[in-house]
Amino acid sequence: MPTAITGVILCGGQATRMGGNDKGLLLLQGKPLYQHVAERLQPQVTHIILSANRNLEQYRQSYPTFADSFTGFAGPLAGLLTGLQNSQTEWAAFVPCDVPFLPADLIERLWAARQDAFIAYAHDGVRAHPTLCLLHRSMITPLMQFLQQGDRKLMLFFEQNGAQAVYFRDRIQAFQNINTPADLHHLSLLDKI
Ligand SMILES: Nc1nc2c(ncn2[C@@H]2O[C@H](COP(=O)(O)OP(=O)(O)OP(=O)(O)O)[C@@H](O)[C@H]2O)c(=O)[nH]1
Repeated sequence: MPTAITGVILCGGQATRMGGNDKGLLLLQGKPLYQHVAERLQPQVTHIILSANRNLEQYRQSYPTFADSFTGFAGPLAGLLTGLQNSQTEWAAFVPCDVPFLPADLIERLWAARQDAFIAYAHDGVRAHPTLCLLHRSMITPLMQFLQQGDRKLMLFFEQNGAQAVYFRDRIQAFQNINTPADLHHLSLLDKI
């Protein structure tokens, strides 16, 4: 592992499937979703920052929070750019605010399996989870160019930049995410995975 990795929680989406409610602030078992994610991430990184586009003051009560530099809800890639631009370390690890049971060994395994790639992302054996990823600071310029061209597809950017998929076939349950009120209800009935 490098000596320092910034952990970035992506909280900046529009959450249309959740009726527009800010997903990171939704309560799961009485605690905001982003706090569940932060607790899982904290032991794996040097420090945590947040990327958000709404309710910035509320998020800032917990962690340094940055609005997207590329405006207009451009999607998760805009969050990756914001995170890298505000990271004080060469490498940053990204996770979405809606995966409360993310693997406790996520970053260690992404790092170990990344080989020479500047991007490594999680794959559960069935689906890719590109918002759970590790990126090197050298991706700032290509990311800006990609967004300026009007491109928004995360996997396209990753494929064009030699991203390494890292498999977590043993931890498929840990990638359950929350997109809808029904997902929130379902996960609220589970104990920690
Ligand atoms: N910083 C930032 N994060 C984003 C943006 N769009 C999505 N995200 C985050 O990326 C992760 C995956 O987002 P999605 O669930 O696909 O999109 P969403 O906008 O949150 O939700 P839907 O509108 O229902 O698709 C979540 O953690 C979002 O908060 C954005 O424009 N900026």
